[in-house]
Amino acid sequence: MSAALPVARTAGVRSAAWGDLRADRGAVAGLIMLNSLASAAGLVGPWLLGRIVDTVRDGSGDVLGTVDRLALGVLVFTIAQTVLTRWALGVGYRFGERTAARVRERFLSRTLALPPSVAEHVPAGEMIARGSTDVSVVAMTLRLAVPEVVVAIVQALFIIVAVLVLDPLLGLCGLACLLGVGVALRWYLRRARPAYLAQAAAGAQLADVVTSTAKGARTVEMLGLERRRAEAAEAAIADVRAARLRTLRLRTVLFPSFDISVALPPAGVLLVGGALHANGLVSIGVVVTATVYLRQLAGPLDTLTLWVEQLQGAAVSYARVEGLAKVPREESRAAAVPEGDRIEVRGVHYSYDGERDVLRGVDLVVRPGERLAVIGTSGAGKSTLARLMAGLDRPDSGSVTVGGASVADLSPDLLREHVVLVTQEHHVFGGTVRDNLRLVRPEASDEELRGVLAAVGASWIDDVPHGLDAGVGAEISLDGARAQQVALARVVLAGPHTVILDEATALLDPRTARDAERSLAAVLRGRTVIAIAHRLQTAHDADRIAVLEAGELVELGTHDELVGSGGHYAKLWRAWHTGHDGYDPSASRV
Ligand SMILES: Nc1ncnc2c1ncn2[C@@H]1O[C@H](COP(=O)(O)OP(=O)(O)OP(=O)(O)O)[C@@H](O)[C@H]1O
Repeated sequence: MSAALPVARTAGVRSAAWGDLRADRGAVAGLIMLNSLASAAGLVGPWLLGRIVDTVRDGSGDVLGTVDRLALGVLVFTIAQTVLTRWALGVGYRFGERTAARVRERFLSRTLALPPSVAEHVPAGEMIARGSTDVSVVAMTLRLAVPEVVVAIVQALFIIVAVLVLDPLLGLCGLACLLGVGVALRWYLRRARPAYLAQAAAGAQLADVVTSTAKGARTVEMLGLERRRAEAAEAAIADVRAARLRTLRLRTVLFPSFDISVALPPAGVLLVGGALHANGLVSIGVVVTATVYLRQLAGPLDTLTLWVEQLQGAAVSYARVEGLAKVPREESRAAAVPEGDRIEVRGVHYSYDGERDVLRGVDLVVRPGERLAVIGTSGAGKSTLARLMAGLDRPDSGSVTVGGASVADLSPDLLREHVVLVTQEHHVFGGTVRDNLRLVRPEASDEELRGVLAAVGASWIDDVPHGLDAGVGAEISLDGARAQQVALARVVLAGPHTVILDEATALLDPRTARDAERSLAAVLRGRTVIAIAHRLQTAHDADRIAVLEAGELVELGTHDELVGSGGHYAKLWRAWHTGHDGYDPSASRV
């Protein structure tokens, strides 16, 4: 089942943003202080201008000298405002860069900590979209928008307070004319969050369709699915287009309303100020100052309009990035501690899509030290059962325990000591051979590492120039067989009492498979082995055989017992002997 990742709610976004601000409080304080100084300096110019107008109008005393001094003051404070604003922006940009890095690191560590059961069911496009588009949008906003928006907000606040202090009546008149801005913004903000969320989800869906088509290109080609995949991509593109048009429509209403609204306050103040001056209630200088202040307000308000769209998109991206915090972490699974080696599967039901059970009431006890083969037709649920027994997924109902503790509740370290699933996927990570082995036991000595490599027949390590220090990729290539040996050496190093094999050697060519099986035999010695058997010989050689059919355990016993009982297994066995079964007859030992 593919499950969408959670998105943080508004409260979660607010608290994460608060955390980011607190983490860099020095810069935040500096940002606010410098902006306040810049804004205060910006207010002095218009006030001096008003004084110039009043001085000229009075016409008494040294008019020219006073106007020169006042004009010099305008120049000095304008320069001071420019310098302080630039300085504040610099502090803001650095704050933005640091915070963006913090958001990126947080996203990465949360992604790495996703439980396998979640990570494997998340659509690839969703992870790609969050890790690339969303993180970039947040980083870009923090870097560019946040500093400018902070500057704009502080400037706007200073201007509003200054107009009110200058003349409360004119100030109130100016603010009343600003109501239009508030109405336009409110209209926009109410609709923006769902619209931008839908836009981000449509983008992720498109990325998912494209990625899965590219990943499964061979299958698409083999089954002639090109047209269907192209149609799916076109449908996803149409959804993206519709979602983008919706947000574009919102902007086409917001921007003109905003432009008209910011032009109203200076006009209103000029009209009302003119009437008040005519009645001798305010000086002409005060009217000029108030008008210039409100005209200045257009600057910060323009900046806010320009960025409000970016901020909306970024808030949604931030909510998607922070949504990862809502996925339960691996650490929360650390409660259970097994007492013993016995694996018990009791009344297990499991469904991928929440509708169809692919395992239906499976009961099975694996005795310590035994070799159990699980067989069944394709789709019977063998791999699903293997994943549940390895603790990678949790049953919907029933239980899977090792030594009495729920396997899915073991911490990753504890789980590795008890049960390990070996499949045909052998991940090799960047770094050295040593790094790759120590993933399961960081404190393992070089002697131990050489010992486990020798145990799986990886003698090539002695011929590699830097041995355990060889860099994977750069100095040594770990191809299929070597990658598998490294993976198996990791299993030996982890030292689990139970190994579950699911197609561990199925995709290797016959010669490599023979070597791999020799390595595997060394790994399995002395352990409980549960093998998803794709070859009947594997089942024959096991201590017991479990037969799954359509998600149910229909038979359990030794080879002889099952052949004697004349059931499913007996039919398969006879069919194989006459050469008509669906199993691959090439032998593999469990
Ligand atoms: N990730 C998944 N999402 C949805 N359905 C799945 C997923 N993995 C398996 N299934 C379905 O669950 C059922 C059991 O699959 P499972 O892989 O466990 O069977 P299997 O017996 O191992 O088959 P095979 O031998 O072909 O690997 C099948 O119908 C399969 O299509």
